[in-house]
This record gives sequence, structure tokens and C-alpha cells, in this order.
Amino acid sequence: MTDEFTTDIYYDDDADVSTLDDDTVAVLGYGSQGHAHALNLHESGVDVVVGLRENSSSRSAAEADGLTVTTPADAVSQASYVSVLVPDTVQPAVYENAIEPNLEAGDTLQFAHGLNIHYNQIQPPEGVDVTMVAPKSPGHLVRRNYENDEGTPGLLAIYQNESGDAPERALAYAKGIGCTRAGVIETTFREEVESDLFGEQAVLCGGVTSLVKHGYETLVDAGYSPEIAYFECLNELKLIVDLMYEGGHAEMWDSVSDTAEYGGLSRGDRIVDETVRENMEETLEEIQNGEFTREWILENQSGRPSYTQLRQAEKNHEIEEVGERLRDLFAWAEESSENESAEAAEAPADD
Ligand SMILES: NC(=O)C1=CN([C@@H]2O[C@H](COP(=O)(O)OP(=O)(O)OC[C@H]3O[C@@H](n4cnc5c(N)ncnc54)[C@H](OP(=O)(O)O)[C@@H]3O)[C@@H](O)[C@H]2O)C=CC1
Ligand SMILES: CC[C@](O)(C(C)=O)C(=O)O
Ligand SMILES: [Mg+2]
Ligand SMILES: [Mg+2]
Repeated sequence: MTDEFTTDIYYDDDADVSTLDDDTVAVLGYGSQGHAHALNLHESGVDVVVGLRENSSSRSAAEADGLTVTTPADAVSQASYVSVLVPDTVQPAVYENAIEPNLEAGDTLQFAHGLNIHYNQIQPPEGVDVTMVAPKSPGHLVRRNYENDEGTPGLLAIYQNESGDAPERALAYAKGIGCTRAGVIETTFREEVESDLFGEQAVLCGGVTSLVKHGYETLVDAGYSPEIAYFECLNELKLIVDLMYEGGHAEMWDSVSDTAEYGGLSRGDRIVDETVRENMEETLEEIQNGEFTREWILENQSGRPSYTQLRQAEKNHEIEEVGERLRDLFAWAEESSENESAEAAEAPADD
């Protein structure tokens, strides 16, 4: 596949949305990714039909957004390009009941995450292209970025290229949702799945929330006020990460005080130490050998008992209640600063 491309990162100039002019794209699901892909594609000029269950709670939102909505089976039978954006855990059943019976040779099956293909929960037939365009972002930001004329970085992978045109068609899709504005990196289903699961478990979602909770609890248990602990360990994290996002660790170290820089450099590895690294390696191994995915499939088959308990414990953590109260104050602060900006805009200019 690499041979078919001349660059490793693709931008708008490498893609042409009109490649999909003769296609109808069925977007199955209208959740985090589904609503973003459907609306962005629609506004990029692609013919989109949204597939949702008859009793779906998302139906009214998709219809209110001006999109055509039908059942998943009907959407697939109308479409030549099928984007599977229902939750990973329901994809095998949706595939069996709505997609497979309505797929035709020459169609494209498109994913935003490769879990069910990589772990063999969905085995597509010969004759269809199987592609992945995976935004490296929560879906709501894929939509927000598109509306703001900005892009969202994404990954692109081809699992089956039966038509010979799968890369060009996937790039057209990536452009339609706004990913080539930022850059699309070519990868494989395996690399996307394993790195994505690792990232969300060890760093982005699991690792960060645990770090924040441990920091918060350490301060509060030592007698510091919950409000101070919240600001220090959660709220300010965004501001620090924004600097890292803009200019790497260097920009962050450059912006904080020398005291923070020396304290952070000398103490950081004591907090997140070799045992954390070993835990990360174990977590990665469970992903690579399929243990995590097996556990997740069984968890769903048995009605999600551990997931429900873990979700509840997370919701009940004191930091959530403290944060809710404090964010109301931020909303007040934001509102007043917006009023100040509006007043400033209305004021006559100094010249
Ligand atoms: N969340 C994210 O930001 C990211 C997600 N991905 C990937 O994108 C894919 C979609 O994830 P995500 O957007 O989080 O999904 P969501 O959980 O947000 O999807 C919810 C949507 O799926 C519909 N749905 C749920 N169950 C069914 C069903 N049995 N039959 C038909 N429709 C159903 C829901 O409709 P209803 O009202 O009927 O329940 C709703 O419209 C996954 O592969 C995920 O890994 C990739 C990158 C980031
Ligand atoms: C970080 C979580 C994610 O992988 C994402 C938004 O990219 C997901 O599965 O939601
Ligand atoms: Mg991800
Ligand atoms: Mg993910």
C-alpha cells in the first residue's frame, strides 16, 4: 500500500472529495463520531444517509440537523460506502443483521477504529473494500474543528483493496470529514488498534484521571481545601497541556517558573516511576495478546457488571462534585468576560 503513495502524511491537496460523487455514504450511528462524520460529509457535498434503529434516541437529532434517516439495513442497501460508527461492542451484531445481508461487491466498509476487524469479530467478504479513517480526537471536536474551518488529525489504513481505489476513496472520506486539513497518517489496522487502546488506557483517559485523582486525594487527605486541590490537579492541567500541545514539553518548561521546572524535572520520575512503566508494558501486552478485548467482549455479554460499578465509583468521586460547583463559577466568570469583550467591541475606537 505504501508504494501507492508518495507521501506518508496526506493533506487537502492529496485528496479529492469528488471521488465520492457517485457514492451514497451510509453513516451508521449518530453519536460522538457519527454525528460529526455525517454532518461534515454532508456539508462537504457528499450524499449521506444516516442509519439508526427505529426507536433510536438519536433519530430526532439527526433529522433536526437536516439529514435523511432510515434504518441501518435500508441505509446500507442504499449506499455504496458504509461507515460503521455504532459502538465497538454492538458492531458485530449490526454487521450480521444489517450490513452483511445488504453489502454488494464493490461497496466500501469504513471504520473509525479497527477493533472488530483486527480481533476477527467482523470478517468482511471478498469483493468489498475495507478501510479505516480514524480521527485522533473525540467526535465532538471533529465537528467543532470542521465548523471552525480547522482540521482534526487522523489515521488511514486499508485492510482490503478489492476495487484498487480504496486509498483514494478513503482519502476523499478523510477530506470530507476535515482530517486532511490537519494531516492524515498512513498506518495499519493493527497499529491503530493497539496504539489507540494503549493510549486511552495508559495515558489519555485511564492514566490521566488516575494521576489527577491521586494528586487531589493526596492534597485533600493532608488537609488542603478541595477547591485548591481541584484547581491545582485538574483545572490547571488543561493550561499546562495546551502549552505542550502548542510547543511540546519545551514550551511548557519554558513558560513555568524555574522552581516548577526544577521541581518537576527532579520529582516527576519519582511519581511516575519504573513500576508505572512496567504496568504500562503489562497493559500493552494484554492488548497485543487479545486478553483485554476478550475481557471486554465477555463483560458486555454478561451485562457489563464491572463497567457499571467502575462508572458509578468514578461518578461518586468527590472531585466530580467539587468540579461541578467550581465550573459553575467559571461559567459566571466566562460570561462576564464575554460581556466585557462585547462592551469593548461596542466602545468607540481610540485613534
Ligand atoms: N468517541 C470517539 O470520539 C471516538 C470513537 N472512535 C470509534 O468510532 C466508533 C463509534 O464510536 P462512538 O462515536 O464513541 O459511538 P457512540 O457510543 O457515540 O455511538 C452511539 C450511536 O450508535 C447508535 N447505536 C448504539 N447501539 C446501536 C445498535 N445496536 N444499532 C444501531 N445503532 C446503535 C446510537 O443510537 P441509539 O440512539 O439507537 O442508541 C447512537 O446513535 C467506534 O468504533 C469507536 O471506537 C474512534 C475515535 C474516537
Ligand atoms: C482517547 C479515546 C478515543 O480513543 C479517542 C477519542 O480517540 C476513543 O476511543 O474514544
Ligand atoms: Mg483514539
Ligand atoms: Mg479509542
